[in-house]
Amino acid sequence: MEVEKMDENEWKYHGEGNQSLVVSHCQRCVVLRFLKSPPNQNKTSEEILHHLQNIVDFGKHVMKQFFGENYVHHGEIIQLPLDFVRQLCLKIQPERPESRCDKDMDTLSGYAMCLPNLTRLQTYRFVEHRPILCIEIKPKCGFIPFSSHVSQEIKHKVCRYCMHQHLKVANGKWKRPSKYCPLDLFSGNKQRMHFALKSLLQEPQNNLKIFKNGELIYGCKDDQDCVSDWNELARHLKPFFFPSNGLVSGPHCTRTIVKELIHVITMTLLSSTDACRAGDMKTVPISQGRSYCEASAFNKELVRNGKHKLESSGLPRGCLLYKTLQAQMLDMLDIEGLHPLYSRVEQYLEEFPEERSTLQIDGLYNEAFYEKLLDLSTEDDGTVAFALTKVQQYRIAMTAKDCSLMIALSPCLQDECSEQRPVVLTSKSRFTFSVSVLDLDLKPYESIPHQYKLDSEIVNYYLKNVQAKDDPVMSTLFKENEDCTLVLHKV
Ligand SMILES: O=P(O)(O)O[C@@H]1[C@@H](OP(=O)(O)O)[C@H](OP(=O)(O)O)[C@H](O)[C@H](OP(=O)(O)O)[C@H]1OP(=O)(O)O
Ligand SMILES: Nc1ncnc2c1ncn2[C@@H]1O[C@H](COP(=O)(O)OP(=O)(O)OP(=O)(O)O)[C@@H](O)[C@H]1O
Repeated sequence: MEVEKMDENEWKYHGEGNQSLVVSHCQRCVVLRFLKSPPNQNKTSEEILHHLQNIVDFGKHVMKQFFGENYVHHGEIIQLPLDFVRQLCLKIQPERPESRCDKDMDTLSGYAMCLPNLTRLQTYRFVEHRPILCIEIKPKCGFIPFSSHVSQEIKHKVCRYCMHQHLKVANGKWKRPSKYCPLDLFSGNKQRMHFALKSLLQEPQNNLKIFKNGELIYGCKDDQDCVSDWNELARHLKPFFFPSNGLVSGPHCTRTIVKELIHVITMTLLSSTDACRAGDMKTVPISQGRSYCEASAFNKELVRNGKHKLESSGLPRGCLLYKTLQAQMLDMLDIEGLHPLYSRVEQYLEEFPEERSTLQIDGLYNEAFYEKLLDLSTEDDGTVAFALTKVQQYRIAMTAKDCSLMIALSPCLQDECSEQRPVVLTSKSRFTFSVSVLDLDLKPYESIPHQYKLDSEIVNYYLKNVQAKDDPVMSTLFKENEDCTLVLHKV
């Protein structure tokens, strides 16, 4: 990219999260990713550069090992003319959702990350401008904690996502709870996966987005502005799934197209298209812990129908969901077991602050950092080294619990499909596809106390407001606890 000739008119607003803002090039398949920060808390250019360097190094040296070379696009740092960045920021400001405007895009350093545009990534090398469909899923945590440090029994039964939904609705983040449960998606069982994906399509929240030729056609632009019109979605998807237009319109057509879409997503998520170094490293047997969540609507439906055995077919070892889950499961102790170890590291750092860089708390995220993560022992020998390893593994797990999976699909004819490219078939069409993972920025060390607090807020809210209502005994117990006025009688 010729940075001297950058023109803001060639770029447009693409999307943003809590930490970064993304713009895409109008013609080429690249995006620029800028860091964001709260107003008046601007970092120096050196700090931004260091942060971005850490993100790139972490992707390159650590996450590629966990996920595989082809799934991770670590990108590169680019230095842009400040004038271009300022003009770009002004240009895109009206496009930004209000709920994200509590932070500003960094316009002072001139540094950004340059990445392939995964919503337009051509899966078929020889033909350009082929229509392309991209599905982005933020699956969240796909397992129930198995750690003995967990203090509340409910955490062994109901997954964090399902519990958190209630708090989010109560806080006004979302209007309605979603029926999506990550344990269904990560089950490897096609029926459960279909249910999970259908639930995501019904209530996408910030867990599902669909792009057509790089444009968002389905999902939430803003917390309050969610597009979930299946007829409109089907209209967009019809040329992909029924290219010869052989399907009549109407609700039946919509349902058929959505079913085909769900089928394609399931097949691509279960496909194994890449090997990785950590492939042999089995963090935790998936059989450990419960493989279903009691709050899952799918599970409740089964119980209602008198069936009590929920199928979990297991994930194929090479697929992206499996790799994501393995990385998530580096959280072996749960935040409750991790927090005291964090305090141990903190205490050590208070005594020896100069050790912070040797301990690689804020980088360098190199090969040595990765090697230290491979020690999976949970036997605490009381050392700072043990505590630090668990803290770093927990940070990786948190990162994997918050990443997004991108599935890019482009239609191909039978004789066009090359053997090197994976293909997925539907009833009337075929697609070459690629899967990748994004937002692999390592979660900061400093966020651990917040995680600890949030965990107890989520669980306490659920116990008090949801489980207590389902369970009359619990309900009475909570009522008694709430009304515990002590009345003193004269004796
Ligand atoms: O804590 P969670 O599970 O609510 O996850 C946060 C996400 O909320 P979600 O529940 O997915 O809507 C949250 O997503 P939104 O900003 O709500 O879209 C962020 O991804 C946040 O990451 P960071 O701390 O900004 O790096 C995420 O925080 P981390 O916990 O990953 O740090
Ligand atoms: N390489 C890419 N290609 C296409 N789209 C991208 C790319 N990187 C990010 N995006 C889009 O921009 C959005 C925001 O990016 P990202 O998830 O990295 O932000 P974030 O602020 O780090 O997120 P979070 O809120 O989870 O911390 C993504 O949800 C995705 O839709």
